[in-house]
Amino acid sequence: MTDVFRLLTRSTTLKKRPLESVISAPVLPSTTKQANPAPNKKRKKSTTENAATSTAALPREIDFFGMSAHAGTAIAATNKSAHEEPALDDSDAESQSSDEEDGEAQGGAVLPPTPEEIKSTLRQHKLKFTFLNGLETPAVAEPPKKKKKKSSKIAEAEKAKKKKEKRPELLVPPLTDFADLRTKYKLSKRVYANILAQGYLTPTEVQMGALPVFMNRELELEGVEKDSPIDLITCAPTGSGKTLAYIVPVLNQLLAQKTTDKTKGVRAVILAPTKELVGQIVYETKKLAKGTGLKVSQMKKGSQPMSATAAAAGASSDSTSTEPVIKSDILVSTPLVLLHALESAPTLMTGIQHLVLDEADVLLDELFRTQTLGVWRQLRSTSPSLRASLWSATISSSTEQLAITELSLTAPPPSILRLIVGIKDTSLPTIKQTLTYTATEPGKLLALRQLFTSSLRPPILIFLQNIQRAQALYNEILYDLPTPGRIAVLHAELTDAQREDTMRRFRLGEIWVLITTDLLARGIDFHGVQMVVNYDIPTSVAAYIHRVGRTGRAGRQGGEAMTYYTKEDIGYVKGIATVIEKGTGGVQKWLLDVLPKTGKREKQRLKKRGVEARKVVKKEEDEKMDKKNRISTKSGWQRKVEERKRAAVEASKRRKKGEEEGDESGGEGGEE
Ligand SMILES: Nc1ncnc2c1ncn2[C@@H]1O[C@H](COP(=O)(O)OP(=O)(O)OP(=O)(O)O)[C@@H](O)[C@H]1O
Repeated sequence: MTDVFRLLTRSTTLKKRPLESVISAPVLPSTTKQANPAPNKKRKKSTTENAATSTAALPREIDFFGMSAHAGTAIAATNKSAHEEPALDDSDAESQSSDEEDGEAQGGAVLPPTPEEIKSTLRQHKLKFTFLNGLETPAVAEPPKKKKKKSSKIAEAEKAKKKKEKRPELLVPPLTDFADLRTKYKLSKRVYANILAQGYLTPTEVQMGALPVFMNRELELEGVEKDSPIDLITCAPTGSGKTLAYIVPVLNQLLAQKTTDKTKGVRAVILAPTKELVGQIVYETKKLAKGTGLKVSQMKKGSQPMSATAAAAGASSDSTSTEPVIKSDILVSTPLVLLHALESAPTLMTGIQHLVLDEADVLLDELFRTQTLGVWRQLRSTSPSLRASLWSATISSSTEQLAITELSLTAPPPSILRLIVGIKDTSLPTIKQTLTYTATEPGKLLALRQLFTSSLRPPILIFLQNIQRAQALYNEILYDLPTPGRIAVLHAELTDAQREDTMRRFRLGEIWVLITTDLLARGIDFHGVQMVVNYDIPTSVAAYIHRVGRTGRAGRQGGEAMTYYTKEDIGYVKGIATVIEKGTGGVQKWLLDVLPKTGKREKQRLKKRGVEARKVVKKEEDEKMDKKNRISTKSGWQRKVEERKRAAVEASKRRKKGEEEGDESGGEGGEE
């Protein structure tokens, strides 16, 4: 059982067994769903039901971590414990040249795949590349319709032909075997060994598509100008392994450059929206960079990064400043803290070569846009050839447009490729998703308590609209499980140490139910999450996709996502219902028919402010707050009695304090 619990951690060392017996290739989305449809053919709606694998070996009630269901996906099995920081030994850093020799030795004369073969592999794995250059100019308005109508069939055929001419299907040979990274792309031996040490046997689909482009940015492709560097916008499902897809090429390119101790400094920057995600990326990068000599750091408030170029030019941080200087090769940061550092000492971050935007759509969304663009533009001002890449499971067309515009400003202008894995903006088909109408706020509590007593399958993540509600739900259900301490809350108002501790305990399996806000909705990779409960409906379809994507990661089967909604939410549910129907099916047709469409304005308002009935209330407003939307089972009478008691205790404390102060002032010979 210990192993079962330990498997929850991102990385756990189990007893050593032969690698092949422990690890099996991840279940790739293409193995559970149909392959990409041929171009011009309408994508068919999936009819595949959730393959909620039977848990044959363990009785369901004790199979908390669904091990019987995904024993085959023992990806975590060879990893190390989450709290064990990998000991980086820089001493065994190897020279790139010996790596290259090794790569050549391994490589044999293999015939390159034919275009048909490439096409078929791309379709099989649902990979679609599109060339985006030229889209940075605003779209030309549609010409007025001609009076004389062409036959609609001819017009449609012409339209399709034009479209096809404009954006040809790009045939990028996918990487079907990690070994090709060594033989074809000269990946460092050390990094390659580190990939295998994670227990990864086959590249996931996003890795198949992105690695060849990213490892060889001068790839010769039809339609792409020769010698033009390639920048990539990637949209791939949650938990599909995007992190490795961007880290490995960055590591490889940094390793290919010679640096001395004097010129050591930041050469690549990775931006992510939350501290939790930043910490996770640092941890993942350290594992992949182990033994290479490359260093990675998390940008902290009050520290000052220094780039390799600045170090080589002999720049020194302000001698009067006591801020620690970061000279790591890769810096991972949230945008604001880095922007502040850049503004305070712009000369220390010159000549950065790589910028990665993880969760790019949120980084370029209203909340973070100014900060992200601030960092991006500042870095580009000293390094016009800065290569950037954007990654997320959801990318809206407006975000893509903004990204294209920014990418085009690099010199020389890059060829911009978009890679879409699977069907864009859908949730994973391997997650069983349900919508539950609870009518009222107390109905949600009832539903949750019923879930706890009937089909609890920890670890569970519960999402709420804001901190206040997350805390309120925590206070309400704190004692709902027989074993104390199994429920916790995590939000941005807690201290960094509290946040880190809760994350660690959840990963270790000490916490079973974690109540949170959208803080943990993106990027966070808890291996064994079995259930996601949207206690409050997500405020956008993208938020829904990311929240439910905390389960079913790396091809794991058996994940469940439940979304509760009340009568206040009815106007906002259609988008989510459609996503569920597209992904796994199971939403009744009548429901889809009766749910009203959410207008554009409504969507924007919802995204900005959430459901009005659940907005954050100030303490003094609390009493006036609509009682229906409070998370509590206490009656109004109980509440009043408690309130009076609290007021009496506070008044008595105040009185006592007043008396003591009076005594003190009297003792000091005060006049009154
Ligand atoms: N080739 C591989 N084979 C098996 N597992 C893999 C492979 N690559 C990555 N993983 C595992 O897949 C999980 C998800 O990876 P990652 O966090 O990079 O996903 P992601 O695509 O960034 O997800 P999100 O969109 O939610 O941020 C991780 O636990 C990682 O260890």
